[in-house]
This record gives sequence, structure tokens and C-alpha cells, in this order.
Amino acid sequence: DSFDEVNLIKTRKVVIDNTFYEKCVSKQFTCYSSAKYRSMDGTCNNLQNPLWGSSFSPYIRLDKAYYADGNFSMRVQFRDGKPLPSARTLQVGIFWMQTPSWDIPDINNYQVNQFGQYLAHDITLMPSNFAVPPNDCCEVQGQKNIPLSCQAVIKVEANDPSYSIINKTCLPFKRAMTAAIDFNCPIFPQIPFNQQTAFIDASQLYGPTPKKAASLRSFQGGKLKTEEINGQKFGIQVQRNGSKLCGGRNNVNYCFNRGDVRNNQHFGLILYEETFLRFHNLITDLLIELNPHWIDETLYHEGRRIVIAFEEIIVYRDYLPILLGKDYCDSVGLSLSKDNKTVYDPTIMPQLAVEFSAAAFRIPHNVAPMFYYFLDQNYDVTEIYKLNEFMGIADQIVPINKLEELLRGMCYNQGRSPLPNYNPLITSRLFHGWVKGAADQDLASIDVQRGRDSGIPPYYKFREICGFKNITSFNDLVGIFYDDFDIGRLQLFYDSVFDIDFIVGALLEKNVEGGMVGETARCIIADSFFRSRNGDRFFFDVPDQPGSFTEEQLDVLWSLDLSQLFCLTTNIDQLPVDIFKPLEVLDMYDCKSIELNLGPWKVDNTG
Ligand code: HEM
Ligand SMILES: [Ca+2]
Repeated sequence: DSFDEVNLIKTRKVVIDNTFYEKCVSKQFTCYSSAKYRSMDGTCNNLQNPLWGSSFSPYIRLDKAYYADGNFSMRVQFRDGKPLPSARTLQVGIFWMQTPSWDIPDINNYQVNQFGQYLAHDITLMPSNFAVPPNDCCEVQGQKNIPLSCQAVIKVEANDPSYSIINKTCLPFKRAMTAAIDFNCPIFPQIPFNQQTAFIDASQLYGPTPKKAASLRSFQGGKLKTEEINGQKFGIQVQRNGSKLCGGRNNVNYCFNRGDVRNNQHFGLILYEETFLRFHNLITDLLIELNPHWIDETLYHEGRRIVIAFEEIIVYRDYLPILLGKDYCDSVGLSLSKDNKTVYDPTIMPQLAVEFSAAAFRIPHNVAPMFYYFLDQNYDVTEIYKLNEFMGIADQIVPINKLEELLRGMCYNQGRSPLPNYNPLITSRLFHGWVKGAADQDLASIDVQRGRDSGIPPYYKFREICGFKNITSFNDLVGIFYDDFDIGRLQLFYDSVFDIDFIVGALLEKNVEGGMVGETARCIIADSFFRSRNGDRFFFDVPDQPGSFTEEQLDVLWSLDLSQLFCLTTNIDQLPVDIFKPLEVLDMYDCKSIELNLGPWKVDNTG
């Protein structure tokens, strides 16, 4: 078998802990192997283990849990058992000083960031329990009986180069929900929950539960609900009862309601949510023309099945080769090819690893750009917005032509180059303008703290899991990072090489050739994408399933790409054929000439 590295993780015998399914779920499932469509929540995908990969089930662990007490308290230093350095202290001491105050331009554009985030929101959501007070964990520090979920706020030093300016000494952090604490299900050590379906099934659009999904459907013609704003069709908004609040933000006029709760995070993401929603409704329009006898239910599920197949193709054919490197994808069986169909294996656990969600797949936060440019038809800049100041607010893109101007900017501008640091706006003023307690966060500190919160192994252990040479001293790190001086910087903060947090080490690593992440992150990311696909009975090209596409239908699906989707769902005039490459103005689609032909979906209605 040539799929060495991914197999290496598979054959480490990842222990699938079934305690949750056996002890904590009382519902009995009757699954039908003849079902043509996926359930909304991912249940019954695996017929023997109906909850595998479903929403609200625990992540798996690639290794044991690393907690100080073996149960839930955060990891401590290897030598003396003292707390690890504050996540913010690491960000300031190792990354901040080396972060340029502008984005270094990349060979790819903003779409790589945006598709990545849209995809992340399909497969993973490891939330804190915001329903349980207090809202702002910093406010209760120093009091007696601090709730467990608030015991890991991030300490900020008085001389912090950015937070001292606004007198911030504490970053609120709420620990992720776990089986034992939030679902009353005694699993120890604790394990966080995935509130999304682990499958690539567009659950960020349709909703990860039957209830949420139903609330977004119009129940007419298979469509998702829309409303008209400024003469354009958008998805529905959240019922705000006259309040002007969107998520954590005051004074906004527009706030959308979609399958994933993070959908309003910023306008780049909203562009994807809106265009994919319009794509679904366009498909159902075409299907009803071909098959006028189809009822709403059939149209909805057939449309959904096409949208999902489309997303899966973009992920495995177009996106992962850019993120991980094309040759690597070929060698570990992640590539998609027309004649080599995906083999479904019911023994593969499709659920993602906590090491993936809490850490490895966050490395691409390093390409989140500082500024968004809006370009008109002549490619002149009409607006420039700071990412962090326009989070939780859709107002800028609902006026006529604005979605198109944003889209143009995201295609023609070079994106942020993947280097060890995140942009300084999201490491000091993330969610700027939000309500007190939520405002002015640091995503880099959060990512370090989330790793400790969820008990993932330290950096050296990840390298061992991935089969790289063992690390036993700081010296063994020579040659792994962009800059060997970083080893000295790490030594300033960590007592021992065994203490280094995964994401800190992984961000410093040299990127792999032809990819955007280092070798350790790549190995963990590949493992979860392998699971999510090969453990998915409904993956679009798995043959001989009740819902398998015909060869003619597959030909149509293969002919589609992201640029065509944007052509079909917006009023944009033209787009580069390769959606991820800036400045490729030679190979363009004239959007007026793009049509979607779903002919192979016409069925004989006499049968
Ligand atoms: C504009 C760009 C982005 C912003 C502002 C952003 C922001 C955030 C925030 C605030 C969180 C929650 C952190 C926590 O509380 O633990 C998060 C989580 C996450 N992000 Fe991003 N992100 C961006 C892009 C991306 C990209 C490009 C990827 C991957 C390709 C990504 C992957 C993830 C993952 C895997 C998580 C954890 C999700 C979970 O399971 O809860 N993000 N991001
Ligand atoms: Ca999903």
C-alpha cells in the first residue's frame, strides 16, 4: 500500500472509545441501508455505528489526553509541574516581535483563506458553553468558586506591547464543552464535542440537525428560504425582534441565519454562505424544470446532494493539493481522480481528531488577511476594510454590486503568505467593536489555549505520532524551523523541549514544498480528511450506493468549479478560471456564457 503516512496514523490503532455511544445515548437508531440521502445530522451514515461522524458527538483522540490531573486540568510543565507560560506571553515573545505590520503577498489569493474557513465550518465546531454564565470569564477572576469553564482565562502581562495601550490584563477564555460537564455523561478524561457533522455535507449551509435544517427550508420547490434586500436575493436573517445585535456586535442592520452559527463572522465568509445558498436554489429551479413531478422533499435532497458533491470536489481536487502539496496528496490517497473512485470503508471512524480541530487545521489562520479590498468593474478600489473591524456585520456587502466588488477583490489581490505569525489585527483586536468581554481578542493566544483546554499532546509528541525522528532535546529541532533562532526563543519560555505547545512548534516549521503548512500539521490534517472521506458512505463518488450518481451526472459535477459557482450566483462580469490564483487574467470565464446543464438528472416520469 502506498498511502504510507496516513496509514501510519491508522495503524497506530487509534483507540475508538465507544463509551459515549454506549453509555450516554439512550436513543435507539434504526438505519436503512437503502436510504438514498444523508440524514441532516450525520446519523446512520455508518450502519453499524449510527452515531459515528454525527453532530454532537465527541472528537476522537490520536493519542492519550494530556491533562495535569489526567482528567481535565490544563497541562503543566514537564519538569516542575508549574503552569506553562501564558499563551499570550508566548505570542508576544515568539511571534509578535517578528510579525511584519503588513501582509507579505502570497502566490495565492484570498479565496484560499475563505474556502478553507468555509470548509472548516462544515466539519468542525468545538464551542464553549456561552449559555452558562458568566459571559465574560475575566469578570469573575479573583472571586470565590470560579466556574470550572472560566478557570483558564489568558493572563496578559502589564507591559504587553498592544494590550497595555487599552489596559487589558486578561483575555476571556471559556473552556470547550465536554461530555461530562455539559452533557452529564461521565467520560474521563474529558473529551470535547463536535457540534458539526464531521462529513463534508454542507452542514454549515443546511444545518447540522433536522430542526435547524427545517427552519431554513421554504418547503416549496425544494428551496432554502430567502428574502429580498436591495433587489437581490439573500438567505434569511435572524429574528432579532428589533434589537440591533448580531452575535457579539451592536448596531448592525443585517444579520443572517444559516446552518452554522459562525456564519456572520465576517463578510468574506458571508459571501460563501450566500453564494452557496443561491447555488442550491438555482439547482432546484433547474431540477423542477426537468422533473416537474418532483415534490419539495425530492427537490431539496437532490439539490443538496449536488451542492455537497460540488463542495467535496473542490476540497479534494482543488483545495487540499494547494494546502498540503499535490504530490503528497497523491501519495497518501487524498487526491481525487475520475477513474479512481473513493472506496468506502465502514471500519474507518469519520469523526475528526481533536488534534485536528483544536490545533492543526487552525494553522491556516496565518493566511487570514488584514484588509479586504472592494474592486469595481474597472478594478478600481472602492473600499478598503480592516478584517477585524467588520466582524459580525454584513451591512457593507448588501448594497447593490457590493458582493461582486468584494468577490473581485478576493480574486485579484494576492493573499497573505503563510508564515509563522498571524496578522497583528487578529492577534490584538480580533472582534474589535464587539460587546465588552468579547471585544479585542487574540486568535493566536486562543489557539494555544484551546490546545491545552482540549488536552492535545505537546509538539514533540505530534512529531512522534507522524513517524518523524524523535525529539529529545532542543538541539533536535535544528533544521525543522524556518529560522533556527526560534529554538533559542522557545528556550526562553519553555523549560523543556517536551513542553512546547503543538501549534507554537507547528507554526514555526518550514512549510512543505508546494504546500502552505509544515510537515507535522500536514500529517494531522491529512489524517482527518482521509477519515472524513473514506469513512463517509455517502461521499459523492462512492460507487454502488442507493444514491450513487450516474456516470453522466458525475461528468457534469466534474466539469464544475468555484469560479463557475460565483458566475452563476452573482452579477459578476468575469472571473479567472483558477479561483485561487491572483493576477491570472489570461484565462478568464466570461460569466454570461456560463450555464449549468443538469440534463442527466431528468428522469423518466412514467416509471
Ligand atoms: C478570516 C479568517 C478567519 C478568522 C477571523 C477566524 C477566526 C476563528 C475564531 C475566532 C475561531 C474560534 C477559536 C476558539 O474559540 O477556539 C476559529 C476557529 C477555527 N478556525 Fe478559524 N478563522 C479564520 C480562518 C480560518 C481558516 C482559513 C481555517 C482553516 C483552513 C480556519 C480553521 C479554524 C478551525 C479548524 C477552528 C476550530 C473550529 C472548531 O472546531 O471550533 N479558520 N477561527
Ligand atoms: Ca459537515
